[in-house]
Amino acid sequence: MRYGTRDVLDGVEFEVRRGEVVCLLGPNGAGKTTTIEILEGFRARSAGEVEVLGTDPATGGEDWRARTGVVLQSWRDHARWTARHLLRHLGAYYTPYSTPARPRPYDVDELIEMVGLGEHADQKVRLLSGGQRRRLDVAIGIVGRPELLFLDEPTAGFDPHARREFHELVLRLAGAEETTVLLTTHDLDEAEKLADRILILADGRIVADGTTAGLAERFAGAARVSWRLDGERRSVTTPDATRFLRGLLAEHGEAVADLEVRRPSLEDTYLALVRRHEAGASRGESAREFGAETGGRAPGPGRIESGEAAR
Ligand SMILES: Nc1ncnc2c1ncn2[C@@H]1O[C@H](COP(=O)(O)OP(=O)(O)OP(=O)(O)O)[C@@H](O)[C@H]1O
Repeated sequence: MRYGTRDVLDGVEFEVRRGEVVCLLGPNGAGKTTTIEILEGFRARSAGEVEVLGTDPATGGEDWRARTGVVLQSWRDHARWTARHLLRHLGAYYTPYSTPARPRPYDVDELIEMVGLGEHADQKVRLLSGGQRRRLDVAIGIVGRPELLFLDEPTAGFDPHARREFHELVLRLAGAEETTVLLTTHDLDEAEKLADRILILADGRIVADGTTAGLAERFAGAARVSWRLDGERRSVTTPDATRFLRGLLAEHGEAVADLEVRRPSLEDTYLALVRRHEAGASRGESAREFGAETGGRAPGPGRIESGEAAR
């Protein structure tokens, strides 16, 4: 993807399966929003091939759009409407696209409860707090019961309680509703909680693609084991914690106390990877040399499978 004379995405290839929650991570300016906007059909790409629910987003019609839901980084509109009126109004757009398997739109009362807007549903949108407004954004994104939901930093401004509720909502959408979710976030705990798969974008390239555990094993490596023995705190870093523990307990048995095994978190993995990428970039190496499972360079941002193709 080129803005003017500058390539900001180059060699981005990935696929997303139906019902998967995929999290796109990367430093500021890496190209996450650009990628998502191309997939949403909101931004014309300068090159490459993209397929979303079986259609090229650049040419997707209203029926295609009705199958997707979008939560952008910020909405600043509809200030004089109440949340309930707005959802009812926007929901009506989806009625012609209702199917027995996917009744559209959501019942507005049910939706308001789902996103935790109950008490505020009859307030004017301009009077909502930042977090309440974000809940409304999420409700707008899912009112048409999308098969595929794009979430661009959805929990920015959420308090911890709202964040937890939102995570439960995403897992419910992905589980019971088989909604495919592609989200960007800078909150690595959030990514760890939600994502079936993580994609890490750096300098416009996918530098890692895998599960949290898979990436940790490949990029962050060892686990840290700590314990207390004869009143003294000890710790080691080991690539095989199970084997180490067997040996430790065989040797010291019940004398071992306060045992803890800490696997690398997604934050450890992410930082290790971005550091390696930056070190490599300064030596002029490409992202592929870090072993990202990206399946070779391709000219486009990706493909999101339709229900049919996903089976
Ligand atoms: N409309 C535009 N015109 C020119 N350059 C742009 C435009 N939009 C984004 N860029 C540039 O493209 C690069 C990728 O931006 P993008 O917003 O996709 O990154 P991001 O990963 O979403 O960043 P953040 O985490 O800060 O939201 C940045 O260097 C940005 O300056």
